[in-house]
Amino acid sequence: MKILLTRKQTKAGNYISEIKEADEYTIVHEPIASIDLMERASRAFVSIFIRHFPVSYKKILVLCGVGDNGGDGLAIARMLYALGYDLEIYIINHSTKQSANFKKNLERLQNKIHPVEISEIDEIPDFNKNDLIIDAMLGAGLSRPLEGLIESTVEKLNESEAEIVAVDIPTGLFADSLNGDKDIILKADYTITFQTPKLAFVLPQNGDFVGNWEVVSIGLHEEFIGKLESRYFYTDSQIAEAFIKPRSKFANKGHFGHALMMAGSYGMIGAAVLSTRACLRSGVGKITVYAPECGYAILQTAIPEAMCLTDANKAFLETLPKLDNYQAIGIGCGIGTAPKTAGLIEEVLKQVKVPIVIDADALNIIASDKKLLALLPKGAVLTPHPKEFQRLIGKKWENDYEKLALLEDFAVSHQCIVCLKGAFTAVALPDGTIHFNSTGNAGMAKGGSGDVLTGMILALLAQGYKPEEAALLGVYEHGLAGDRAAQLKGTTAMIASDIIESIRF
Ligand SMILES: NC(=O)C1=CN([C@@H]2O[C@H](COP(=O)(O)OP(=O)(O)OC[C@H]3O[C@@H](n4cnc5c(N)ncnc54)[C@H](O)[C@@H]3O)[C@@H](O)[C@H]2O)[C@@H](O)CC1
Ligand SMILES: Nc1ncnc2c1ncn2[C@@H]1O[C@H](COP(=O)(O)OP(=O)(O)O)[C@@H](O)[C@H]1O
Ligand SMILES: [K+]
Repeated sequence: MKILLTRKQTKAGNYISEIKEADEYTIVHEPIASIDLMERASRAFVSIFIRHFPVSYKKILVLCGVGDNGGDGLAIARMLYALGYDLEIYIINHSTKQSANFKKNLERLQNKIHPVEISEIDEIPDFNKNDLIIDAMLGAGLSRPLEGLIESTVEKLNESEAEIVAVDIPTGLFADSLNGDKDIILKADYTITFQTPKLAFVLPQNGDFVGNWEVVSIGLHEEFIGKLESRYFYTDSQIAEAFIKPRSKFANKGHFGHALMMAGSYGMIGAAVLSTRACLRSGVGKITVYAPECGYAILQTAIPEAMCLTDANKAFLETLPKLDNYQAIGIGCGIGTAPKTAGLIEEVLKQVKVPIVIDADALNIIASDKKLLALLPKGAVLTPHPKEFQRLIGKKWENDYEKLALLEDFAVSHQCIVCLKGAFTAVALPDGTIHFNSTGNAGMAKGGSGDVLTGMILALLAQGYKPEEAALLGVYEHGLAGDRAAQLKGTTAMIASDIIESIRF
């Protein structure tokens, strides 16, 4: 799914809103009246809302601005009222200019519900724990930080214990550009957003404002959206599943590649076990794990399906094995950063002729000797967590938008694929596009989860998936396996081995 922007810089240097353009195109070409599109959007919001909040749940306060986000609020209130919800509407008069759709929806209330108008700060009601707030004050039209009446309302809401559901975007949050440090932004518990995820929603710095979020389609013109030149994408099930290649009935193990996993050191053989097992669970034909001598008995016992080759060194990897017989190579999980291991990494980078996935200490070794960066093979898949990525680029970012710019730069200049791990792992491709992952959960924030990802991507590379596909599909299936593991065990109890046992594709 494409991530449409509200503030996109054109080649001429001015800014346009892709969302507004898609709205306008849909209105003209579907065709549909603007007010009917708003009705459709509001109905879509309600269809999701009623699944989460039953009629008798809490008293609802619908807070409306006077633009189209407020118009949505009025339409949503009318629909929920008709379904029997107990609600009140408050109109926050932040401007004297009411939008046409807002006015029309005010008329449509037909005296059934009488909104309370708020024009002064001391008229803002008190909010308490038993209130469920629907935030329809400002949405995609936000053009400056909050001030005055709306700012005070949001401050009061943030101090309250009321539960908050935002319509489209939490009031005060810029959809895809940086807020100031001192900006007041509504802290929503839940956001139901229209048509496209907003870039702000996938950035960790905004987690407190957006809460859990869900996208609901409002039927904007698909063909128009298809033609937009996007830089940001969201990997949903439709995109990921389209990559999966079925296994043919007469297939044999030779069709699915032989992978080499170079992993482990004394005290970290577990990383080799996890990554190798995850590779086996992701469809590879054969795997050889190359580990220091101390790993031999452990690996042969823990993973009878894998072949094991050992380095003469007992504690860490030192000597380059023959790389000829493999269709893909994985390197880095638990290898440590001993100088001799660093020498081995340099040799691998010089000699590798097949797709490669590089993780953990292999990335730390590259980061500590920047001349190795020039040896990165084109199309290599790198899987750093944020600290590892900071080491690679040799600097920290001020905010998540700067982080995205650095990520894009790195992938383009080295022509490689970087999976920057975290919630909504960002996969940057050599063409400069960034693809945010839709699966996964905080139960995966535990040692070993990253090793599982490396094994999964290695398996896909060995099977002949293009590096871009292996990265996008591997990250997606890894998160999905994590979500299944969380259902079985809970996010607190689940561990990396549970993720492996939940891989299913
Ligand atoms: N046909 C459409 O265009 C559709 C629009 N929809 C809704 O329309 C919303 C966007 O509506 P609008 O463009 O009217 O914008 P908003 O309703 O977000 O904002 C209204 C106006 O407030 C003013 N404003 C901006 N920043 C402010 C601030 N900090 N303090 C006070 N006032 C401020 C601006 O003049 C802005 O146009 C979306 O978020 C969505 O909820 C949906 O109904 C889908 C269809
Ligand atoms: N809050 C989260 N939500 C979703 N996925 C997460 C979250 N935290 C971590 N993960 C995932 O778990 C994995 C952790 O990897 P990493 O930090 O390398 O761990 P390790 O090195 O211990 O294996 C990554 O794939 C990351 O995307
Ligand atoms: K809102």
